Amino acid sequence: MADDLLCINISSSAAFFGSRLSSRDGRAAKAGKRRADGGIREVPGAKRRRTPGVLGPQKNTTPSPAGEGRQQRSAVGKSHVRTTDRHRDGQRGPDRPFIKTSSLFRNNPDVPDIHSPAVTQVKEKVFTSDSFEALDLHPHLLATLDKVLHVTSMTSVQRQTIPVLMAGKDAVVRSQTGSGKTLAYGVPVVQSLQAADPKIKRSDGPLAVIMVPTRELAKQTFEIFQKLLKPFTWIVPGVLMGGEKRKAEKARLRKGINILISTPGRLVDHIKNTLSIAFSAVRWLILDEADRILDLGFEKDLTVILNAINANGPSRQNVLLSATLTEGLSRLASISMKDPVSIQVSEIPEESRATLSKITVAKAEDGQQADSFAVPENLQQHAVVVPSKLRLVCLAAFILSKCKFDKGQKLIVFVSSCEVVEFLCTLFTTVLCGQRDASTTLKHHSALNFLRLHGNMKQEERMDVFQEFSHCRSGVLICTDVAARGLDLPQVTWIVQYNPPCSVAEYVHRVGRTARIGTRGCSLLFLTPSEVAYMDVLASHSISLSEMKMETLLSVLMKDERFKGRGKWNNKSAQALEQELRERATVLQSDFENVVHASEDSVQTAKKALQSFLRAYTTYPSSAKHIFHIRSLHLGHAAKSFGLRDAPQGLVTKATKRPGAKDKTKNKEKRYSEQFAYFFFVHSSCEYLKEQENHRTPASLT
Ligand SMILES: Nc1ncnc2c1ncn2[C@@H]1O[C@H](COP(=O)(O)OP(=O)(O)OP(=O)(O)O)[C@@H](O)[C@H]1O
Repeated sequence: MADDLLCINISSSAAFFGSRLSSRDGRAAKAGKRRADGGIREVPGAKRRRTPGVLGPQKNTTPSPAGEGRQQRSAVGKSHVRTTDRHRDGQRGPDRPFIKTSSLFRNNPDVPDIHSPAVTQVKEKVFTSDSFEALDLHPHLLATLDKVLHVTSMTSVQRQTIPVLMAGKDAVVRSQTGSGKTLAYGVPVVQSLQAADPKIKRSDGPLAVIMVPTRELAKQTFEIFQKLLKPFTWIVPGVLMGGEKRKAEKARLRKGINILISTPGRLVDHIKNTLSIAFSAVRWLILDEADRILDLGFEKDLTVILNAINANGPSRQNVLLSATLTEGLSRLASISMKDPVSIQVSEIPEESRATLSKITVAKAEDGQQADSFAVPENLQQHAVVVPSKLRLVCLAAFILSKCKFDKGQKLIVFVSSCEVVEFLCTLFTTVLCGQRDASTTLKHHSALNFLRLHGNMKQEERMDVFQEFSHCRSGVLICTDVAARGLDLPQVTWIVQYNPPCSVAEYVHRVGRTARIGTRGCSLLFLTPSEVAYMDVLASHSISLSEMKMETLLSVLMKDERFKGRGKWNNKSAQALEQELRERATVLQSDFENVVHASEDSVQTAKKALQSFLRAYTTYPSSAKHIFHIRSLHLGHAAKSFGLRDAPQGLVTKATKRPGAKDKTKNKEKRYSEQFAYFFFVHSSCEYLKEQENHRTPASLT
């Protein structure tokens, strides 16, 4: 660890996040010269002298193939070394404290080459040449599609779905993200309700119930229905979602809502508490993002809703839609629907089937072939392998390259927890938006605009951010998976997955926030060296990524004079350039560390973010634990990616089983949601509860 330490002398006057930064004298650029180690050259710097006699014997830190954590564990937990260094200006103030931090470029695991298995991606044609006029729609609805929504020709999923639904059938619809599924069900719902005889009255209550998983998606869907219903003013749409005033919603429900769009939790709230909804007239039940709604998390809510609707409703049409409906789930759900039509826009090419069958890791745990998902054809998917310690600077460099040096870019960065969103957003705003002039005061860099979105925010703030990011021309939205599904945010150019998703379905939905409706878009997945096997998992679902090199990401720092190192890079040799690059990365990391360590509060914020990241890391499903296991993380290196100079002591994260240990809950979630899907639409609560009590698998499923 001693060799892993740098000694930095900083001005400790930097205030808590958001305040002025300390002057540059704290940077690692001024740190001591580091010894070359294991073939890794260090940045050039001032000399570092080690106070003799303090160090214990060094352990061997040879990389182990088993994962970065194991090999690096030997490098942490040792006492720090008192070192001295010489400043860039050659002086060290006598009253300035020594700050010790580990080198960014030492003791990292080897970055393996990525061998992404060759797969043929599943393709879907987005547009057709068929016009909406070919359908038997009300002329006012046709005019609205053209003049208000600016759509004339149908997308593939619309051409296949609208006639089926207009014929009164149930449907299970799977088509890629951003292919127009909302209008695929929205148009037939409006067409059928406007034609109802006698004319629909507000007091009829809900005739269509549309369930979506998040508040933002509920709002977005509501706005689309508002537009579609412009000529049909007697049909009233309404939205219910958590965070809004329940009393106001209750009043609107009392007045009457004919097309009811809601998140499951909020609808249950009204069913149980306000008793203001009569479902006796429901003719349509639509589950958008159906695989998510049928998920374990929503199971109880959906049971309550179905029981309420089933109690005394007439026969109705049921529609399930998603970009990632697995065959198993849609088959089981369809058992309980009336002769549903299965609409799947994509076809898996034969060659792809052959490749898939060869990828053994691809097999689902129950031995079934993994489902293939279609991703937009114009989406360029990349992956970058970055050792833990370098993750923060690499993400920052990537954001700078897109938002500062490449104009007009709009990025969404997905992370694993609300705390990490808050932490990164504040840190990046402080460090990356800061620009020093001669008097070292900070100015805001206008091209960089960081926004945050997560489930712990107040509803009003969530909506403001959603609107702001929808309308801005460039900026970075740092968010949790609350923004992963359904959101139609215009002109997003890059999706960055800083923390890998919990499932391949979530991967597909996250990247689906770009390259929508035939436009171009790019995505970047961050992996650590111990996580590269995730590429195989993606390949097993027909998803193939090309590699981006970490050095390519970091190279943008050469353009940013704020991170200038010791300034010898006018020597144009490759070696000098590489050294300068490393020095600049180190300077940037030091800026982060200085801000984090500016006060006890900011250190605590960083620790909380680290802790929540670790906790989230324990929640990967058992089938992915061989790749994402908490034990393969190196705490000290993970801490560095939160700007912490040391691995914090006493972090509590839920202990998990060893990889390979017998998992009794294997496939439990899957079994659960499949069983639940079976009960979808048909069973009353009594039957459902009876089955649950008996813990029986329904006969038709066996
Ligand atoms: N026929 C069409 N022509 C042009 N644009 C369309 C058409 N239909 C829908 N769109 C636009 O395509 C975008 C994506 O539509 P939508 O959000 O319904 O996609 P989706 O398939 O539901 O995506 P996701 O799976 O991510 O929820 C929207 O901006 C919508 O206005």
